[in-house]
Formats: sequence, structure tokens, C-alpha cells
Amino acid sequence: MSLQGRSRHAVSSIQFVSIVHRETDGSPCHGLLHDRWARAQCLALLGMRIHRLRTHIQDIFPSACRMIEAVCLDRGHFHATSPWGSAYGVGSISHHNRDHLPPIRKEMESTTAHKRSNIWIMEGTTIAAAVALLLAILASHYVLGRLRRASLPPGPPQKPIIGNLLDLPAEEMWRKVCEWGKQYGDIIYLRMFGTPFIFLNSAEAVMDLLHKRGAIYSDRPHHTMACDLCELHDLVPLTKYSEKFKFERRLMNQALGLSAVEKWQPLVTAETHLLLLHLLRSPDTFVQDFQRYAGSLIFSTIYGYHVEGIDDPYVKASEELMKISSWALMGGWAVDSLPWLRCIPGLSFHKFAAKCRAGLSEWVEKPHQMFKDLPDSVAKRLSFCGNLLLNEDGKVTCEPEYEHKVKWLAVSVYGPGSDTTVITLSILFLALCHHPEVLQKAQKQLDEVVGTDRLPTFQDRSRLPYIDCLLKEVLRWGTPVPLTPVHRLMQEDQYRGYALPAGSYCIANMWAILHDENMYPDPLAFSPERFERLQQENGMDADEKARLADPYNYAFGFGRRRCPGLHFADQSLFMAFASIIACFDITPLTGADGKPLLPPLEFAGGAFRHPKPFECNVSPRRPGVEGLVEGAIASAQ
Ligand code: HEM
Repeated sequence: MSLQGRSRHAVSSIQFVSIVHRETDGSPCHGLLHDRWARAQCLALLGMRIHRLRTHIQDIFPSACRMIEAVCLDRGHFHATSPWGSAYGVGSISHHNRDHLPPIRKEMESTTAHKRSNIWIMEGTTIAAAVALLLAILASHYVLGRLRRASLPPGPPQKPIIGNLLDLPAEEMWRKVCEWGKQYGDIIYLRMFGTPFIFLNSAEAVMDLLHKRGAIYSDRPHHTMACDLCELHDLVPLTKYSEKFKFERRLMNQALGLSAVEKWQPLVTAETHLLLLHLLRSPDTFVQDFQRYAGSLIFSTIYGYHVEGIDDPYVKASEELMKISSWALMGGWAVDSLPWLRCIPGLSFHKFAAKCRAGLSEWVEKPHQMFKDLPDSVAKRLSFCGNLLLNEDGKVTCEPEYEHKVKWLAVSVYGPGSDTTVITLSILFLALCHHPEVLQKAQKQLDEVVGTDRLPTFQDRSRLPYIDCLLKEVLRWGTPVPLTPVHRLMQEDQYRGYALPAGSYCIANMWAILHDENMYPDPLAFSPERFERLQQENGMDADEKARLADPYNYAFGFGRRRCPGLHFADQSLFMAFASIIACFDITPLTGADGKPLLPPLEFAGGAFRHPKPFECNVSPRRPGVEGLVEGAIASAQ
């Protein structure tokens, strides 16, 4: 028999004794009023102050207490265990000889009046004890919360409820995160409403977590707006880390891997020659020329479809899908934080989502159908979709489910692939305006290796190391993608003594890594020579140093979410850089005073870091350039 679970009256002095000594069927037993036992039971039932209870019992039943203790001890029924530590014990209760009951009852009856007068004292004590218990629970909650917070990584102070919501700027967020890095270290903890955010500012932390522990750091958050309402859940950057993701990643590696993209070199070369032609014809609108080039490059490699201009309906549709999907992702929709809002009709996001759903056939179905309708050709077969969908006869005969996946993979690469290309080329122009010595050095190497009567090819690459250094420096200094999209942590993790909560939104700050002065001395300076020096270094750890400092390790993201278009970007950017520099001088405009008007080194952006609009001169280096370009285009047709 145990007292646990009995009515709260069990602790008032009267019932305490009577209950203790009666079984539910009325048969007598005796409980132990041994002080240790009493303490333990009272604590269990009420959290009562033990010494006060004991005082009561002794006050009310002095003889009973003595007697019961004596009985117990005489009979040897008491034993103590210590589940709550050594101070307290739980007494066993055993049925006992009825003979012992009368004296107890007599004692009880003789003290009834006294007992009653003490009930209210005990009730008061009960309430006090309950309050004390509640306070103890709250205090322990608070202490545990503080302990938990103490083991979280450090970060800026949080406001109640919204956390750090107001601390993060919409523009150039990476700079703010770098500032925090100086104050708090390379792992920074923030909270936005209930969501924990972890920013990683060093290569070491990013490699240790996102790369080495990729199995738990590769998920993406669920966006109610983008995924459920706009029905964009099949876009690759939104896909949760799952079997579906792994399967799709294998397909992308197959169709965008090094051996696949090498086959596209003639296509990339042809598209680059068209870019040169457009730069010759419309040098003032070079950003638009880059946009046409990037769009056409993606379409010709993904579908085998050649784009004439930026007005192409498929390019326009893809641009619209890109715009709307980034809005759905970044729009800060309340429904993303409060998913139940979707059940309330008439809210403005429903209109946006309906527009998005209505556009899907235009943005996703039509390009796919266009691909299927294209006549059979080498370009079609070599394309991303051709690689994944066409059989030997050039027909699509796969399962509809598989075809659906490839259709969405194809539309998924347009956004990440085209914008990054446009931005990287714009950064090149901005940097060259400020560094004519870099342009001259690159042109000198190109002239020596390629000469002046032909255009660069992929076969020249191994003899153009300075172009590779320039490409690395543009990716480092310009950092086209300064922050990775969120890598959602799937389970709680421990790192450097910190507890990283499950569900944390982890974001790598590539801008911080690529401007880390330990790895890149004088990090704000634009200097391709830093990579030249690393290439030329000898010594034991020279290769390792060059490998660690290679911006390709960082600029394209990390772990299982690393950019699948890396090889494609590397190839197309190399060809564009080499061809443009071989053919053009890129210089600042000249002011009325004859001095150069250097474009400001200003960048903007949320997800991407793009130079603010600027002007510069893009002029052919020598008279024969136009003929060279036109000749190359004609010979490819
Ligand atoms: C300068 C060029 C490029 C840069 C700097 C770049 C950078 C990145 C970065 C940082 C990520 C996020 C990785 C992460 O979450 O850790 C990413 C994702 C992605 N990139 Fe690129 N990228 C470039 C070009 C391309 C190209 C040309 C393509 C396609 C042909 C492409 C397709 C993608 C796709 C589909 C994703 C989403 C991957 C996923 O969520 O699983 N990117 N890229």
C-alpha cells in the first residue's frame, strides 16, 4: 500500500493518521510515521515543509507518534530506501496486527477537537506548498532555459517574440552578419519568431557542418506560400532533403556533370561568339547582352533550343517564373509563419498564388512541349533534357512520373543559372574599369597564346592560367552569391560545445569566407595575382594552401546542396572571359576634364550580389575584331 494517489486530506493531520492506518477495505495496517518516511511522502504529495508537518503530528499525536514508531520498530517492518537521495526514505507499509489499532484510535478520538482546529493550518500550508511548487517549476524552467541559451552559439540580443527580426537588413545582409562575426565569432545565433537561425562565417565551420555532416544539414525549409499555394514544390531549390532530392540530384549530376558539359563546348563557344557580336553592335547595353547570352546558353544546353533575343517567349516565361518563385520564397508572407491563414479566404496572398498557379502551364509545360516538338538534332540529343529523356530513336518514351521530374529539373536551372552568369560578367566589367593593369596583363597572355587572327578555344585553357586566376578573383572579390539559401538542420547537433537546435536555419556567409584575411590577405583589393602567387609557390604545403584558397570551394555553396551547375558555370565563364578580353577594351567613361569617371564600387541585392547599374566603354581592341567574330559565327553554321 502506498499513500501516493490518496486524497489531499491525507496530509492534514487527522486523515493522515487514519488513512495511514487503514486499508481501503477497512482492514488495519500501519504506516510508518517514521520522520524520514513522513518527509518523503509529504514531499511527494504536496511538497510540504516537512519539519512543519512533523511538528504538527507530534503536537497533535504525541503519544501516537511515539507508539507507532515503537510498533514499527518493534516489529521490524520499517525499511528505508532512498529514491530521492540519501536524506529521505520511503517506508514500507505492511498489514499489521489489529491489536495495535485501538490505542491509535483512542488517541485519535481524544484529540479530535484539537485536530479540527488544526485543519485550516494544514490547508493553508497546502496552498502555500502548491504555490511554492509552482514557483519551483517556473524557476527550474527559467534556469533550464538560461542553461539551454548558454549552450547556444552567441549572437545579438533578441527582442521578445520577434527575436532578431528587426536586426537583419534586407539589402547586403552579409555585411551585417560579418560585423556580428567580429563581435561574436564565426558561429552566430539569431532567432526570428520561434525559428533559430545559425550564420556560419568561416570556412572551417561551414566545412565541418554543411559539408562533413551534410546528411543532416541539407534540408530546405517548407515554404507554405511557394510550395503549397503556388505549387512550386518541384523546383529543385525548394526540394526537401529526401529520396526524391537524391534521385533528382543524381539526374542533375548525370546531365550537368563534367563529362556531359564537355560535350557542350561547341555550343558554349557558338553562344559566346554571338555575345561578342552583340557587344560589338550594342556596347552600351552590355547587361542586356549578358542577359540574352545567359538565357540563350541555358536554353540551348537544357533544351537544344536557340534563342534569338531577350524577347523570346520562352525566355520571358522563364524570367517570369524566376521572378514569381523568388517572390514566393522571399516575399515574407505571413502565411509562411502562420500556415493556418491559408484557410481564410480573401487574403491578398491567395490572389498572388492563383496567378502563380495559372502561370504554371506557360512557364513549365510549354517549354517542355517545345522541347518535345523540336526536330531531332545533335543539339537536342546532347541537351540536358535530351540526355535524360530521349531514347535511341530520339523519342520520349519514359514513365510520366520520370518525365514530370525532368520537366521540373529543366525549369529549375534557368533561375540559378542565368542570373549568376549575368552578375559574374557584370562584376568582371566593373573590376576591369578599376584595374586596367589586369586587363592589359590578361590581353598580353591571350595575344601570346591565341594570337590575333583567331578567337580563344577551350583547348587554349591550360596555357591561359591568368584567365583562370582572373575568374577566381572575380568569384572571390565579387561573390555573386554571398549567402547560401537556408540549409535546414534536421536534428539537434553539437559543435564546439554549442547545442545547435533541430530545425535551425543554417546559412553560410560566403562573402565572409571569401574575404577572410587569413586566407586572402588584403581581401578588399582586387588582385588575380594572389592566385598566381599561390600557383607559383613551392614547398611542402603549397598545393594544400592553393587548394584551400580556391574560391570554387566556397562560391558555389556546400555539401549535398552544392551548386549542380558548377562545371557548366566554370566552362561558360572561362569562354566568355577569354573571348571578351581577347576582343575588347573595357574602360571607364571619360569626364569633361579628361579624367576617368570610375564607376562606383557599389553592390546591392538580397539573394545575389550584383553591381549597381554603371556605364563603361566597351570597344573593340583592333579593327579586325568584327570580321573575326562574324567569320567564327559563319563557320559554325
Ligand atoms: C557563377 C555562377 C554560379 C554561382 C556562383 C552559383 C552558386 C550557387 C550557390 C551558392 C548555390 C546554393 C548552394 C547551397 O545551398 O549550398 C547554388 C544552387 C544552385 N545552382 Fe548555382 N551557381 C552558379 C551557376 C549555376 C548554373 C550555371 C546553374 C545551372 C546550369 C546552377 C544551378 C543551380 C541549382 C539548380 C541550384 C539549387 C541546388 C539545390 O538547391 O539543391 N547554378 N548555386
